Amino acid sequence: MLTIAMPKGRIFNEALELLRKAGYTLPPEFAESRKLMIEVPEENMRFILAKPMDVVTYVEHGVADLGIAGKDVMMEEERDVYELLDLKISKCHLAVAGLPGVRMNQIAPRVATKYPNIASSYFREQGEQVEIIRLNGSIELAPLIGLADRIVDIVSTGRTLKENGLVELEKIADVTSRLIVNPVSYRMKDEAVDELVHRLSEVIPQ
Ligand SMILES: Nc1ncnc2c1ncn2[C@@H]1O[C@H](COP(=O)(O)OP(=O)(O)OP(=O)(O)O)[C@@H](O)[C@H]1O
Ligand SMILES: O=P(O)(O)OC[C@H]1O[C@H](OP(=O)(O)OP(=O)(O)O)[C@H](O)[C@@H]1O
Repeated sequence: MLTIAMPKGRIFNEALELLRKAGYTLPPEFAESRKLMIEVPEENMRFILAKPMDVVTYVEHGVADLGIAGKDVMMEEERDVYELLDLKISKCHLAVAGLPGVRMNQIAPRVATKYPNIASSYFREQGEQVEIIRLNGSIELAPLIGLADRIVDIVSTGRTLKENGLVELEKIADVTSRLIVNPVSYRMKDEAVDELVHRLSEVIPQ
């Protein structure tokens, strides 16, 4: 039996579609259910549904053998898991954004983000010392309300930036979802994991 941790937000439907394309029979009510643990005995699989950052925690602790997580989540925290496949779904990118024509405060520059580690290493590499302000969402508010000079956040369609009068200033990294595995599960359940990897790699979008 393979236990797979899935993020229950945006990635979920695309991941589900990919698994179905790979030939796994997942019940139709899968997407609508409020259940957080779903057994699929016909496929010898069990799914747990969690927040994106928590998916990696479940896999790291071995309570899930595998997981699906955005590269952004993998970059934010170094974790003891292996990345097996780039699933090429949920494409977006991480970027620095701000109000157009507004320079960083020279004395006490502040950057708001949900990704404090990515943001601090990015600005460190740029040779800029900034204060990182950690937020949990609505990051685009921070420059509008004077909390920060810049934000580091996910950009997908660019609509949120545009509708809030912000502009993308620098791209940090491209982001897609990855299949990750617990190192012990990878050793102990190698056949089942290899089969999943093989079947998924046949249907990954180009
Ligand atoms: N527009 C977007 N905004 C945020 N994440 C996106 C976007 N497009 C793709 N992604 C990817 O989706 C992941 C978020 O996954 P998911 O949708 O499961 O969680 P969420 O519920 O939207 O996020 P959270 O719980 O952090 O609010 C990100 O880690 C990123 O890799
Ligand atoms: O470029 P776009 O297509 O507009 O997508 C990017 C926006 O989507 C995400 O926010 P989300 O909807 O997850 O809201 P939250 O950050 O407030 O949780 C992200 O943090 C951006 O705000």
